[in-house]
Amino acid sequence: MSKVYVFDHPLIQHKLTYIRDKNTGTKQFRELVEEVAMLMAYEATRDLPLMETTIETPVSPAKTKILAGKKLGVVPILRAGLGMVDGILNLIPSAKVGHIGLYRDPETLQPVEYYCKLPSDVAERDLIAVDPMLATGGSAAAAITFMKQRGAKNIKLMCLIASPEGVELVQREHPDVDIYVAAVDECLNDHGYITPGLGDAGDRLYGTK
Ligand SMILES: O=P(O)(O)OC[C@H]1O[C@H](OP(=O)(O)OP(=O)(O)O)[C@H](O)[C@@H]1O
Ligand SMILES: O=c1cc[nH]c(=O)[nH]1
Ligand SMILES: [Mg+2]
Repeated sequence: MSKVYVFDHPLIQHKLTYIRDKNTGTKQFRELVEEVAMLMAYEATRDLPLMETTIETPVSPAKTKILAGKKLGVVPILRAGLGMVDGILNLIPSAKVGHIGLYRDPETLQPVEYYCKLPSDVAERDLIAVDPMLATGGSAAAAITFMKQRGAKNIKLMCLIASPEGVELVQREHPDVDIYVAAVDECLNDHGYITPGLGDAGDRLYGTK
């Protein structure tokens, strides 16, 4: 069974409050999503391997550590996942970026695929799939399946807000994928929206409603 990490860092929780607030406008919403994604990436990369190196400080030689060079990738689920990418790349500029286009059919709530482009060496990379919202879990589960079908082996899922149902579905379909979130909310409403949630993440990021 995969693990679920809920990041309770005060900066993440503080910023998430303003992300949720309906009075937060598009510009600030976008900035905050990017900032929280960066803070979450900091926490989610704790297990990156290090290796020893020796450098010269101005004073003396120093045995110290650098990243062991694991290849990384970030895979946003379009559209809303795009809002998290730049924050993560601020911390990990060498990561490659793949894209998976999915939208949730508003009637059936089923994910519909329209695009998939991943790095050619996807099998060698540790990948973080990103989407602000894990609601029914259908979109994230389908995106992870696409990634695996194209050779991905090591995948984490990072979302701002999850529902209990979404966590359960991803854990059931992908027990090898750990889930990183800033909050697990109470439930889904009749339209499949996370409650209390933050509304429609894509519309709030891009001002389309
Ligand atoms: O867990 P689920 O029930 O599948 O719902 C979550 C999905 O819904 C939203 O995307 P949406 O379909 O609104 O597409 P958009 O990002 O283009 O707005 C969200 O960004 C997730 O991808
Ligand atoms: O609460 C939700 C559910 C799906 N998609 C969103 O953007 N928000
Ligand atoms: Mg949307």
